[in-house]
Parts: sequence; C-alpha cells; structure tokens
Amino acid sequence: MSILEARNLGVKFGSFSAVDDVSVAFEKGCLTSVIGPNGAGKTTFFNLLTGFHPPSSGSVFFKDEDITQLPIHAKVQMGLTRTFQVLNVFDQLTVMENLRIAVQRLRGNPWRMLSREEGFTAVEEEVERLLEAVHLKDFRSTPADEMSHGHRRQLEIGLSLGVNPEVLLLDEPMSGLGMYETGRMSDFIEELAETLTVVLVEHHMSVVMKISQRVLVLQNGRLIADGAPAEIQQNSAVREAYLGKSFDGADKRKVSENA
Ligand SMILES: Nc1ncnc2c1ncn2[C@@H]1O[C@H](COP(=O)(O)OP(=O)(O)OP(=O)(O)O)[C@@H](O)[C@H]1O
Repeated sequence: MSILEARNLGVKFGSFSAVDDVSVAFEKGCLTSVIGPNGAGKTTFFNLLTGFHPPSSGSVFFKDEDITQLPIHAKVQMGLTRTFQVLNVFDQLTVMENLRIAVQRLRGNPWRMLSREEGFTAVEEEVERLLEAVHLKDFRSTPADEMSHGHRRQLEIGLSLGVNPEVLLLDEPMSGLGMYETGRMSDFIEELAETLTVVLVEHHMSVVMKISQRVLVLQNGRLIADGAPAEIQQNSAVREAYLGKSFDGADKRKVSENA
C-alpha cells in the first residue's frame, strides 16, 4: 500500500528544472533511498514532498489525500516529517530539554499543559520513550554541543520522532560522520524502519545498498532508475550518472573524507 506519493512533481527555478516530472509511490513500511550525483535534485525533492518549497507542477498525496497545498505543520500533524542536511538541535540545551520541547510543541500550549500534573507526567513519559528510542538515555543531562556529531544526529531524529510520524524523511543523516558512527547510524535507521516508513537521501553507497529495500536514482531532476539495490548497481544509466565510478569506489572516497 502506498503511503506517500509524488505525481508528476516538478519545480523550476527560473528556466532551470531542479525536479522534473517525478512520479513515485512510497510503499508503507519500505525503506527507500534516493540517490544521485551532487545537484541531482534530492534535497529539492524532499522539500517538495514535505512542503518546504511549493512545486511548480504536480501533486503530493499522503494516504491518498492531496496534501500539496497544506501548510507544513498540517503535514507534520498528519505524520509526515523530515530531518535536514544541516543539524537542527538546540546546542546549549541538554538532550532531555531538547526532547521535552519537541514533545510540548506537539501537545499544544506547553505552559498550560505543564501547570497540570497529569500533563507534566505525560510529557516526561514521552521524553523517556524518545530517549530510549534514540539510544541516548546515558546522555539525558548532557548539553547537545558536548556530544559527538553522531549522537547529535540521533537527537535530531528524536526531535522528529516527537511528532509521532508515520513517514520519516532523512536528508544525509551520515554526513560528517566517521566510519564507526556511520555504522551505528546505519543500524539505527534500520531499527527505525521496523516501525516507520523511512525515505533516505544518502551518499554512502555501501550503506544505501545494504539497508534499502528500494533505491530511486535522480539525475538532473529526473527519476532515471527505480529498483532493488542489486538492480540499481547493475543499471547502466545509473553507472553513467556516476561517471563510470563504481559505487564502492565512490563510497570509499566519501568514508575516508569523513573519517
Ligand atoms: N532555491 C533555489 N534556487 C535556485 N536553485 C536552486 C534552489 N534550490 C536548489 N537549487 C538548485 O537545484 C539543483 C538541485 O539541488 P539539490 O540541493 O536538490 O541537489 P542534491 O541532489 O540534494 O545535491 P547534494 O547531493 O549536493 O546535496 C542544484 O543545481 C541547486 O543549485
């Protein structure tokens, strides 16, 4: 069953098509990765799906409802959320404080809610659930800026989980991580995909090929391939898009850059 769908989705910046007539239905429960060379349109595609940029053409459906014109917060409330390439956490606040803000934001007026004991307890229970979900219980009192980049990324995902999403779009969650933390993030994303529909933009090809059930390939804003990882690795158009470099070669370069 499709949970999120792009129908003929496109956006132009002047005469330049950053995303060009992309149609794809994301299956519920499937971990799908979106890959493509730099500038292929991956982040712009996420922006169109989540409403951070209005499309020039086409539509977005969530559970068969046309959500193209809905404001971002309405899409989030429906269960569609995302993370960004640039880390978005409150650096000076502890892990718990960051998560508490995310939970309170979801549950309406934080001050009115906290004035009631049962509201306060519900928030704290939810914060505990999130701490557990993102494996940061040991860091509950640590300010975000004192943690490793990988742990900060986990926290950021925790902030997104605070809105109880059904679909989570992750934009380069392994960017800037060393090899060890990349492996840990890969395991974490697989774990998230056991209960959520995850759509991942990522440059680490070995991770993409290992954890994805489906891979979409964008080039110059167009969807040029869609299939299982093994099919994508054999696809000549995809190999051409990556300038003849093997996926492994591209990946090793990226990992060593980040190590
Ligand atoms: N607001 C904008 N105005 C003009 N051009 C834009 C805008 N946003 C993106 N672009 C252009 O659209 C193209 C696609 O950009 P996008 O960031 O989506 O690519 P990407 O595949 O995510 O790249 P990367 O892998 O490097 O993050 C690029 O050429 C970019 O310069």
